[in-house]
Amino acid sequence: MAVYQATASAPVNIACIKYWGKRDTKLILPTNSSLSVTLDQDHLRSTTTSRADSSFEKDRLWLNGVEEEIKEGGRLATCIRELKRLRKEVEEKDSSLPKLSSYAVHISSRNNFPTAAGLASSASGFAALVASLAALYQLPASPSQLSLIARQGSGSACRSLFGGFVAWEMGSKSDGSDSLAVEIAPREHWPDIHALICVVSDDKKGTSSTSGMQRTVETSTLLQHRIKYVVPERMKAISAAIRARDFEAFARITMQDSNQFHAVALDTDPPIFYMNDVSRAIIALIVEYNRVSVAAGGKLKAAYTYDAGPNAVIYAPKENLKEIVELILNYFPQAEPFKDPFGLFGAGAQGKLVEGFNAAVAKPFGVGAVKNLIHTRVGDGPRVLAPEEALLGPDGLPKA
Ligand SMILES: Nc1ncnc2c1ncn2[C@@H]1O[C@H](COP(=O)(O)OP(=O)(O)OP(=O)(O)O)[C@@H](O)[C@H]1O
Ligand SMILES: C[C@@](O)(CCOP(=O)(O)OP(=O)(O)O)CC(=O)O
Repeated sequence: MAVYQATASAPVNIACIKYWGKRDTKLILPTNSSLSVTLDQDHLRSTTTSRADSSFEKDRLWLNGVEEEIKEGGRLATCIRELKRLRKEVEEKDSSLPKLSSYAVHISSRNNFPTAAGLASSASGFAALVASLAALYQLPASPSQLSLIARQGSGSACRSLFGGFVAWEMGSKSDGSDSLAVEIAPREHWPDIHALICVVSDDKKGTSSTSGMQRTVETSTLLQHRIKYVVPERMKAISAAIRARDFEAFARITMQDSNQFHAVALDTDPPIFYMNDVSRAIIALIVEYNRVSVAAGGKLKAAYTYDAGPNAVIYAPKENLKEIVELILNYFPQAEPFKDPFGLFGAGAQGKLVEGFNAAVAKPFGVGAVKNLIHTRVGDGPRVLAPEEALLGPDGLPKA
C-alpha cells in the first residue's frame, strides 16, 4: 500500500513593520501592510508531517505530541479545507492521480521552542502546516499562493512562506485574493543581518494578538492615523533600505514602528501593555549603545523590536553581535552559559560595556530577568524534509 506523507519545516518571522488590526476577522485581512525578517530555522522552527489515508476517519492534529481539536470553521479547519480544494483542482485535471483530497489527514507538528510565548509559534506553525500539506498534495502553487492560505491560519504566518525580507501586502479586495506575502529580498541579499532574541518571559501571555488587535481596531483613534499616514510611507522606506542594505535607515524605521505598535496598544481602551520593566531597560541599553556610536561619528548599530509580549528581538549587522551580547550580559546575568552558535566567544561570554557607555541608563537585573538569549540570523523559507524526519509513525500516530 502506498503511503502518502510529507514533512516540512518552516521558520519564525519577526516584523519590523507590525501587523496590528484586521478589516476582516474571518478571512484575516489586515488594516495595514507589514514587513518582516525571516529567522534561521536551523535555530527556531516548526516541523510538520501530514499524511493522507483512506482508512483515516477524520482530520486530526497533534501539536508537540498532544492532540488539538480541529474546530469546525476554525483556523486549522480552514487551512486544511483550502489545501484539499487546491488538491481537488489538480486531481480534476489529471484523473490518474490518487484522490487524496477525499481522504482525511493526520498531522503531527513540533516546535523546537516554547509555543504561544510571543516567539511567533503561530507563524512558523501555520507556515509548516501549509508547506507540509502542499508537499503531500504536490500542489503546483507558489509561496505567494500558499501564503493566502497560511494567512487564514494566523496573519503573520503568511510571511513565513518566504525566507529573507518579506512584505505582506494588505490588498484591497474583499475576498482577500490580493492579501499575500511577497519577497522583498532573499536572505542571500543581506545575510549579514543577525538577531538576538532576549526571552524575557516564556509564560503564556495575557492578551492574545488576536483579541488585542481587535480591541485596538474598535477603540484606538491613533491606529487610524497609523494606518492612513504612517505605515504606507514606512513600507516604502524600509523596502528601499533593505534593497540598499542601509542598516541605519532599517534600524530607525524598525524601532519607530515597534514604538508605534506599543503606542496603539496603549491607546486601546482598556489599555494593553505588552512590554515590562525588563523590555524597557533593553530599549534604554540599545538607545545608549547607538548614542555612543553616533557621538563618535558612527551610525546606528542595533535595532530593537517587540511583538505582543515582553521579549526583545535585537537586529544588528553580524559584526556588532559580540558587543551586543556583552552589553545584555552586563545587565542580565544568565543561569546558563551563552550558547554561541557563531563562535563569537572563544573562552565564554562575559558582560562588558563599550567605551563611553553611560552605565546608569539602566539598573542591573538578577538572574532570570532575561531567561534565555538566542543568537540567530536571517534565514530561508520552508523546507521539505526527507522521509526519515517524519513525525508520524507507521500507524499514522505521532512518534513518541
Ligand atoms: N507547530 C504548530 N502547528 C500548528 N499550529 C500551531 C503550531 N504552533 C503554534 N500553533 C498555534 O498557534 C498558537 C499560538 O499562537 P499565539 O499567537 O498565541 O502565540 P505566538 O505565535 O507564540 O505569539 P505571537 O504570534 O503573538 O508572536 C497555538 O496555540 C496553536 O494553536
Ligand atoms: C505583534 C505581531 O506579532 C502580531 C501578530 O499577530 P498574529 O499573526 O499572531 O495574529 P492573528 O492573525 O490574529 O493570528 C506583529 C506582526 O507579526 O506583524
